[in-house]
Amino acid sequence: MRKKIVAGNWKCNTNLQEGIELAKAVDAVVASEGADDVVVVLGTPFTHLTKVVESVNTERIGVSAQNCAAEAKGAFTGEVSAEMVKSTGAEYVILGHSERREYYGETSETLNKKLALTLENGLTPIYCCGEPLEIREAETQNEFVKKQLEETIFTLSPDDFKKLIIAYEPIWAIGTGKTATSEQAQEIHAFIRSTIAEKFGEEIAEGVSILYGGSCKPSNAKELFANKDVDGGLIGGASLKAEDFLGIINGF
Ligand SMILES: O=C(CO)COP(=O)(O)O
Repeated sequence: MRKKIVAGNWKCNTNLQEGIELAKAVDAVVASEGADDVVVVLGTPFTHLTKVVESVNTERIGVSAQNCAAEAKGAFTGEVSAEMVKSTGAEYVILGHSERREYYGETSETLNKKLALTLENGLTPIYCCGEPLEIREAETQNEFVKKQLEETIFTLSPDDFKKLIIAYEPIWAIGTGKTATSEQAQEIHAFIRSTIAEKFGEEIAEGVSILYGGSCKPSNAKELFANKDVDGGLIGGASLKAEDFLGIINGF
């Protein structure tokens, strides 16, 4: 059975105090009402990691960074390494988010360095892929996403690949209120899984959780998660309110 996962990506939101409050609120609602079989992850700013780890029951809730450095250590002012992330008690790193690819020039090459360092440090990458609007309109999203995968996570060994979580996030659905339809999500998730099967075999493809991200909220989570190849969500805006986030966690 594949893991069901709901991960929040707080992006550049909340100061430290607000972040601690939010983490505690999520911890409380998940403890009392959250479905037991759903893995819950909070993707917080770097500055919050240690405190969020302290503020939640880490047996129940995992903590994630939203990025890490492409280098292990050294003279890279302002960078935060995978080892530093690991030392906070966080267990996951979101990598290759479209906002990092688009606004910070993240290439497949830098992403591959980050993937390697994340895995070397025993962290779980939450690897993001997904197409922009013009690609969806041209109906070439499958080719686009396949290329993203081939340039990055398909270069990993099968053993490393098995450790990944994948998040499919169509850029046109992120923060826009425009969600992919349930059919669109299922179609591309099934495509991603079949592409993985071609590369790594059926067993590995069946084992990897593929999350959907992009304007996922309590009102549409159920329909999205009902699909056979949608194993949960990577949630932006709706992860900033504990009740909304809970509604998504309980959307299976
Ligand atoms: O980018 C996302 C999660 O990583 C999705 O963001 P929204 O849920 O705000 O659309």
